[in-house]
Amino acid sequence: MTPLEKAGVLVEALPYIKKFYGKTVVIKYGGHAMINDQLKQAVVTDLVLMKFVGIHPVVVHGGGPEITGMLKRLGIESQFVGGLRVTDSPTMEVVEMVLGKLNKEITSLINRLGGRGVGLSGKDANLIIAAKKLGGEQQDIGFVGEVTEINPGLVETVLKEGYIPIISPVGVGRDGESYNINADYVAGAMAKALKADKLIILTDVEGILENRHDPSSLLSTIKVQDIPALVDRGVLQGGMLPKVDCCVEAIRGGVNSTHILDGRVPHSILLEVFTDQGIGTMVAP
Ligand SMILES: Nc1ncnc2c1ncn2[C@@H]1O[C@H](COP(=O)(O)OP(=O)(O)O)[C@@H](O)[C@H]1O
Ligand SMILES: CC(=O)N[C@@H](CCC(=O)OP(=O)(O)O)C(=O)O
Repeated sequence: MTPLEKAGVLVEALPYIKKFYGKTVVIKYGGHAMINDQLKQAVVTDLVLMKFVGIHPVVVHGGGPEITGMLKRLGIESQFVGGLRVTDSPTMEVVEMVLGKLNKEITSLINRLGGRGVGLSGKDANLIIAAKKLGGEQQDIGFVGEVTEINPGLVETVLKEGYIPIISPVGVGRDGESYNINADYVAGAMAKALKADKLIILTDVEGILENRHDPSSLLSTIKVQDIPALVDRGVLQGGMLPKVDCCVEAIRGGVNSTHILDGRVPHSILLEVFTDQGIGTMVAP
């Protein structure tokens, strides 16, 4: 690329920088999108770049595959009910340990790349208040939580001071217990509470596919009112359901745009925020 072409790329980004300057963007970084160090570096570079051009990224991370891996090493088989991990007391201990480690890994990587990352859990300053969630048929699935309240003050302060907050999906109950919450739900609730402009969910598929086995069947936009039919037709299943739910919650809470993107594509966040390329699926009001 010639120097002039390079300048052209920067100029092309200007309308987007102006549009999002000073705005908050919540990014859900899922376990399946954290597949290798090179990709992690690309994601984190995007976050640092956003911050330096005046946009406020907030990261909510998952870690499902890593939790499953550690439980396996400890001889504990994972069980899921409706996509949620059945979480007894020893499992909760492992969940907090693994998420804590991942949280600090992402934080350190941001700091190494010149950003100022601050790792938080939902327990810090009562950021995420949770209540016990029951399984689909009202069964007891242990310390699985649902978000009942977000106290965003700490995150807002940290953002204003120029830091990038990285949040792990562990909530605290009114009973003082720790609760394991699906990270998608935390991202949706956080986007709403922070009045974010955009919610981006990074995952390990191209976006929402009409046929899960055919990457060319990507739906580039789906409307909230079309979702029940997509669920009835069996298009939306498993891990995609909480993502779509969380986009809907965010939209109803005033978030302007929500996107499900392929975290395996390097710099997918930059492509979404700073270009006109319609990558992934936009869930639209
Ligand atoms: N219509 C669909 N299009 C794409 N993926 C789908 C669809 N329905 C269900 N899925 C599943 O959802 C998965 C993403 O959810 P999940 O595994 O929980 O990801 P993450 O760890 O990133 O949160 C995909 O890998 C795919 O198996
Ligand atoms: C209750 C529940 O299932 N919690 C999730 C929390 C981590 C998560 O959501 O990670 P991903 O985004 O990578 O799937 C779990 O234990 O796996």
